[in-house]
Amino acid sequence: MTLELTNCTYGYRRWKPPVLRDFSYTLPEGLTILLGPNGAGKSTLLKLGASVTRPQRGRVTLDGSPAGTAPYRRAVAWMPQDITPMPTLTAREYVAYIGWLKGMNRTDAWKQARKALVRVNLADQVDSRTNRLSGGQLRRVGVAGALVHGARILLLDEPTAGMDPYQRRVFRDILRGLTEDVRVLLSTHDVADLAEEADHVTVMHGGGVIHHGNTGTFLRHTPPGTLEGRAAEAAYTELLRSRGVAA
Ligand SMILES: Nc1ncnc2c1ncn2[C@@H]1O[C@H](COP(=O)(O)OP(=O)(O)OP(=O)(O)O)[C@@H](O)[C@H]1O
Repeated sequence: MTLELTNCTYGYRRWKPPVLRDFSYTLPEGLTILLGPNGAGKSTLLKLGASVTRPQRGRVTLDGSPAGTAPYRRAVAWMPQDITPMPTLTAREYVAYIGWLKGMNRTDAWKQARKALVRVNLADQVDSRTNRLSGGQLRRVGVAGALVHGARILLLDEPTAGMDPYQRRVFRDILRGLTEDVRVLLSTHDVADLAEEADHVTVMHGGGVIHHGNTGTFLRHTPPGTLEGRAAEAAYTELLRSRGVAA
């Protein structure tokens, strides 16, 4: 399934220049990590792709069908940067609610919610109220929400922020366990953490894409003499430097 933004322009305030102007992007197969300094426009791209917000100009489509339709919403999952706990809901109720909003019937949503929570290693927290969970646990509930309705496209906004190293490993295993036909676009500031897993890397700055290619091409920006394990970070810093951007 191909998610495409074509000539999209989007601004939050009418009196300010748009964040994305005439922006086009096609999500490749596999896992793509989305990098860029604060304010580059990563979350805005993800929100447009998720059809949470609409471009003022341009088109967002999935295999040519416009964003916002029920099949589109069912096929595309979005995990926002800020997961707000709902004090009255348990983790399972929260995830089932997302499934229901995405068009699942109540029985399926309830069943799949448990399975999704088990996948993110929260089997022991399914009945915990969301306001009692730690920040990292809450983000895993958010990931479960993205997995619950069997989406083919996952748009994840900083899913590993606030996770401890063990949780991040669990998360990486989840990514590895996704079936081949699921495409993932994942924004992160943990450059080192995910680069090895990624098939592609997109780097944004100032509302535009300054690099897009497979992970090998990205890593070619690593300066000689870089310490082992630091290649991705060094490649990212070098790429920004070469484009005149202060990291
Ligand atoms: N709700 C909003 N209202 C007004 N301006 C916004 C809003 N959200 C984002 N912006 C502005 O849009 C621009 C792009 O923001 P965006 O959140 O897409 O960047 P980002 O790359 O995801 O940044 P970060 O890494 O800090 O999450 C920034 O200048 C930001 O201030």
